[in-house]
Amino acid sequence: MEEEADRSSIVVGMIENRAKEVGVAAFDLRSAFLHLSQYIETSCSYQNTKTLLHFYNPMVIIVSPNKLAPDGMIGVSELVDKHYTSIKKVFMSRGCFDDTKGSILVKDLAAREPSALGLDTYYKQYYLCLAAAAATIKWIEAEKGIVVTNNSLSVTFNGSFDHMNIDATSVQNLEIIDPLHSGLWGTSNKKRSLFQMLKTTKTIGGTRLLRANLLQPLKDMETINARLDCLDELMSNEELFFGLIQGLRKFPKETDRVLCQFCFKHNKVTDAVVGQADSKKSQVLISNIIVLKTALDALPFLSKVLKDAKSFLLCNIYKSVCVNEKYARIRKRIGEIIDEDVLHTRAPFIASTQQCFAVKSGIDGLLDVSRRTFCDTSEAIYNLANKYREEFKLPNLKIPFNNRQGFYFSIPLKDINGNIPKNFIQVTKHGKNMHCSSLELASLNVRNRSAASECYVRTEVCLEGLINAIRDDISVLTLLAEVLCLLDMIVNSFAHTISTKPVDSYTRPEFTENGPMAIDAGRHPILESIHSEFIPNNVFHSEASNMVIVMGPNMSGKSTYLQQVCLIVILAQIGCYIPARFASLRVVDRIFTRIGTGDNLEYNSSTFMTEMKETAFLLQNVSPRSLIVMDELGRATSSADGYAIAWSCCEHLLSLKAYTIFATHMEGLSELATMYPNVKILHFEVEIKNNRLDFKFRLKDGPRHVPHYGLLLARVAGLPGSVIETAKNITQRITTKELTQMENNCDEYQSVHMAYRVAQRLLCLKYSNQDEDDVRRALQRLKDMYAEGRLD
Ligand SMILES: Nc1ncnc2c1ncn2[C@@H]1O[C@H](COP(=O)(O)OP(=O)(O)OP(=O)(O)O)[C@@H](O)[C@H]1O
Repeated sequence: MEEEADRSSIVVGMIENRAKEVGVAAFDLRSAFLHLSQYIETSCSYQNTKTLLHFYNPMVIIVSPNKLAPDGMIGVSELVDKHYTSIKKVFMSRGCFDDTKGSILVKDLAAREPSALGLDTYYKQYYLCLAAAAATIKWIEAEKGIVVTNNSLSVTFNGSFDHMNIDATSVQNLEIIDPLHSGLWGTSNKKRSLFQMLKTTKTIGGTRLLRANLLQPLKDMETINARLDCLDELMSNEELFFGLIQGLRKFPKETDRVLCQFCFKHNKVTDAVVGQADSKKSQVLISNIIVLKTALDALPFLSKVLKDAKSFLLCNIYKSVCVNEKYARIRKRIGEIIDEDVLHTRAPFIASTQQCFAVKSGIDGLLDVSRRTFCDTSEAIYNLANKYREEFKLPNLKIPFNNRQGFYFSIPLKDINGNIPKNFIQVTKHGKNMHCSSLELASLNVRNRSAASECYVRTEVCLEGLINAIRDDISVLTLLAEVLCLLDMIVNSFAHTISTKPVDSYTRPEFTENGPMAIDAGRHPILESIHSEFIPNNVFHSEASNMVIVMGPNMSGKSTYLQQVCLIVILAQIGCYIPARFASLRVVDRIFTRIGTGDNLEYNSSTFMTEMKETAFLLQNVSPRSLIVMDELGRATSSADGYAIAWSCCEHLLSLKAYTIFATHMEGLSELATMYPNVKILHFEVEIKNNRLDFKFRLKDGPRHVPHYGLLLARVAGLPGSVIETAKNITQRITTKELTQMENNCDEYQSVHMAYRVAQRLLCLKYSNQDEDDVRRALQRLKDMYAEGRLD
C-alpha cells in the first residue's frame, strides 16, 4: 500500500501570462478531481508555483513550449526543467491551452453547477486555469484512451486558497512530510515526520487525504470544529469508535479509487484503431463492479454504527450516505445481473474465476458457452497436474496461477533430485521450489485464457446497461469515496493516534475569532516520544504581544520550540487534538519559516542568498493572520550586517498583525523590547555546572546572559584547551562592555512590561469564552499578581 500511496495519479497543466499570472489545472485520475488555481506569482523564484507542485506531486506536467516568460523571467517551463527533473514533462502547443474550450469542458464535466464554483461570474478573469484545464483534459483523454463522463468531476476553484498555505521550504523545515536528513534536531535517525506519525490510515485514499490536509490544513473554523466534535464523540464513545473501525474494514481497500473510476468511459474508437484486445479493460470494469457490490454490501453495517451518532459530521454522513436510497437502487440493479455469491478478492485465480462467473447464468447464451470452455480447460489443467503427479512420482507438485503466466507447476527441489522430466519446459528455480511448464500446459493455458477473455468481453456487454445506470448516479459514488477517505483519516489516523497516547495528554484546541494564540504546556508531537522527559513549554501571542524573541545558547531547545509551535497549529487546523494541557488559538492562514537547515534548495545560491530570498518572500507575502518562525536570521553574513538585517526585519514584522517567534543568539536584539511594547523576550533556562552547560529546556521570562556558552560547548566538542583559553580571554574583554549595557536594559524592560502585561491579559479576557464569574475571578487574580509584582 505504501508504494501505491506514494505513486502519483495527478496530471498538472500550467500556463502563465505576461503579468506573471499563472493558471494551474490539476487532474487527479484516482479521485476524479479537478483543481483549478490562478494566482499572481509574486516571487521571482516561483515559490507559490513550487508550493502547489509540491502539494500535487504530479506524475506529468503539461506546459507550452516557450522557454522564457515574455519578460525574460525563467518561466514555468524552465522551472520544471530545473527543479522537477524526475517528473515527466509534456509540451503541448499554445493552441491546446484554449480557455473557451476549457470553460465549456469544465461546465460539462463538473458534477456541480459551475455557478457554485464562482466560475461563471469570474470566467473572463480566470481564463488561464481554464486554458490549462483544456490542455490537461485533452492530454488525459488521448493518452489514457478515456472519455470523462459529463457531470462527474469534482471541480474546485482556487481551493488551495481556502486552506492554510505552507510554502514548500517550510514543509521541509518543519518535517511535515519527511524528516530532514541532516542532524539538525540531533535525533534525525529516530525522528519521524508528522505525516509518518499519523499515517495509520488503512486506505490509500485516506493516506492521501491526510497528506493533503497536512500540506494545506483547514482555515474554516466551522469545519475544524466539526472534525473536533466528531473526535470528541469518538474518544468518549468506545462502541462507536470500534464500530467504525470494524465498519470501515468491511469496505475493500481500493473502494475510493474504484468508485471514482466510473467517471471515466473507455474510448472504444481509440481501442478499435489501436486494435487492442478489450478483455483487460472489461476485466477491470467487472472487477470494479464487484468492488462496488462489496462496498454497497458493507454500507448497512456502517449505517447501524452511525445511526445514533450525535456529532454534526457523523450525523451528516449518516444522512447523506447511509439513508440515501440511491445506493440501495444501485445495489438492487447489480443484484439483478450479478451473482450474489461473487465477492471481492485479491487472490489472482479466484478473482479471475469470479470475474468470469460474475454475471448470472442464462442472461447471455454466448457467455454461458465461453464459461463452459473456461471450466473445461481449467479442469483439464488440474487433470494434467494429477497425471504428472502419478507419472513422475511427484506427489507434492502444485499448480499455482498468476496473471502473467497463467497456470504453472511448482515442485519442491528435493523431490526432483536433479532428474527433471523431459516434458517440463521453462524451468526456473524459486527458493526451495522449481517452477516450470509443459507444452500441454502451455496449450491449455492459451485456451483457458482465451475463454476467460471471451467471458470478460461478453460480461461487459451484459453489464452495459448497468454501468450506464451507475454513471447516471455517479455523484453518490464519488460522495461515498470522499466519505470513506475522511472517515479513514479521522478514525484510523486521528482517533487511533490519540488513543495510543497517555490519557489526557492530547487535548482539544479551542478556536476564537480574534483571540490570542495561547498554548499551555505544549509538547513536540514527535520528539516527546523520543525523549523520556520532554519538557513542555507555553506559547502566548496576542494582538498586543505579537512577537516573541527566544534566546538561549546552542542546544537549549530553541529550534525544537519553533517547530513544536508550528506542528501544534497544523495539528489543530487539520481538526486533530494536540499535545498540550490547553490551547486557545486563532486560525492561521499562512505559516512561514526561516530556518537555516544548511540545505540549499536553490541552485547557485549561497546560504546567505537563500536566507535573504526566503526572507524577502516572507515579507512580501505575510498576512495579518500569518504565523512566522525565524531561526537565527542574519547569522550567515558579517555580524554587523546580520544584526542590522535581523533588527530591521523584526521592526517590519512588529508593524504587522502577524504572530512572530524569532529565535536568536544576538543578545542585542533584546533591546527591541525597550522600544516596542508588543515584543516579549524569553530565554531557555540553562545552568552552568562544573564548566558544563546543564540544559533545562524551560522557557523563562526576559533576556538572560549565559557567559561563554559557545566556549563551553566547544570544549565539549573537543577543541584543544589552549585554543579555548585564548578564546576566553578575547571574549571576556569584548563582553564586559556589552553586559553592563544589557543589565540596564533589563531593568527598564521589566518596568515597561509590567504595565503592558496587564493590558494584554485584559485583552485576552475580553475575547475569552469564559462566563462572567470566571472573568471576575480572573480579574481579581490579575490584580493580586500585579500588586505582588509576579506577573510573567
Ligand atoms: N523541551 C525539550 N525537552 C527535552 N529535550 C529537548 C527539548 N527541546 C529540545 N530538546 C533536545 O535538545 C536538543 C537541542 O535542541 P535544539 O536543536 O532545539 O536547540 P537550539 O537551541 O535550537 O540549538 P542551536 O542554537 O544550536 O540550533 C534537541 O535535539 C532535543 O533533543
